[in-house]
Amino acid sequence: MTDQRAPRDPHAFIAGLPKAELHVHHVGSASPRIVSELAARHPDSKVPTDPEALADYFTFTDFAHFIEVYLSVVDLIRTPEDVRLLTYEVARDLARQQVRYAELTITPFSSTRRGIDERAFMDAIEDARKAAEAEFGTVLRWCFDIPGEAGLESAEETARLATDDRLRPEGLVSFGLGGPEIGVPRPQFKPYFDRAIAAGLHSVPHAGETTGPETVWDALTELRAERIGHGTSSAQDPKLLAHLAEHRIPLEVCPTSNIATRAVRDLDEHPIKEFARAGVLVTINSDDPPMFGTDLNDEYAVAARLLGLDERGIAELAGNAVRASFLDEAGKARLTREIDAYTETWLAP
Ligand SMILES: O=C(O)c1cccc(C(=O)CC[C@H]2O[C@@H](n3cnc4c(=O)[nH]cnc43)[C@H](O)[C@@H]2O)c1
Ligand SMILES: [Zn+2]
Repeated sequence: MTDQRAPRDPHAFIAGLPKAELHVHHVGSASPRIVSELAARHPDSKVPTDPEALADYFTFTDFAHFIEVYLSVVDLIRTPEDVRLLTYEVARDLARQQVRYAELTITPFSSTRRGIDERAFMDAIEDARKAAEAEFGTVLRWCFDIPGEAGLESAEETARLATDDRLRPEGLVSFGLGGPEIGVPRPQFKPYFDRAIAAGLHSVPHAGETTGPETVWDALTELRAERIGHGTSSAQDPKLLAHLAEHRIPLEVCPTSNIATRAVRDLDEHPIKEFARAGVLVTINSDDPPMFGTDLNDEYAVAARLLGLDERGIAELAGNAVRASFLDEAGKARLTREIDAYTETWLAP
């Protein structure tokens, strides 16, 4: 995947490339327009309504500061209609970037504990999912994540919402774990992941974003992770890299996020090259795009630069996301054909 001749400007190719997004947060995808609109509706909030002030507000000193700001935006989502609007608008933004399939990480606990009725919450996301697929052609699926720092109460609530047949939404495919890692050991969440896995959900915890490779090992052995959110510190452990490569455990790499939260000092120090060199299946993702001043297309351009990829290499990255997704086999084949056809047409003389 490395050492190819990079196209001079890959942006135009990337902009039209059909893509899958596997690591993007629901509230973290609220565009400045949506955030401003919600902030204006709820003037008691400290979130600025002016998009320029918002850019300053979305400048983070460290990961803890990022979570503090993130939760102030969560506080703006107060009604099922807010939830529906946000979900639908996120799908519109994804469709504009030619994202055909996205697994959106949602934290239902943060909404239900703030008083949104659980049935109404599920109906709102499902209604938006169906409308987005019909109107934009983008297929959405859900990952429900535990906000780890909120404790085992949040794990219990998330597992209940994800596994109760009367509540569990049709679009739910996976179970995750987010929030800070420091002081939040992964093994304590094993019983909740066991329940989710027994109910047919895939395991996709964040790990190794702000802590060392031992957290990634815990995610693999205790939480039976099938993909790793970030996994940045895996690069510090050659045995772990070999394990990820051998067992085809993909990493959901989000380069700009890692800079914005100060998990990595500089893009040129990002370990994505080590991942690719070790044969790990790398997928490119945007995490919380408006908060980090990026989008999925920009993340592909960053990855192309760091890995020195030409158009075929970039298309291979897009193919990795399809392979690592929880789409069914027919859906994977269809999207892979679309990526290949687009690339061949682009490169045709
Ligand atoms: O909702 C609450 O009341 C609450 C109470 C205590 C702690 C929390 C959280 O820690 C929520 C974290 C929130 O952050 C989301 N997120 C977005 N991007 C990332 C990321 O790059 N790494 C980890 N977490 C991230 C996550 O999905 C949670 O919703 C909440
Ligand atoms: Zn994330």
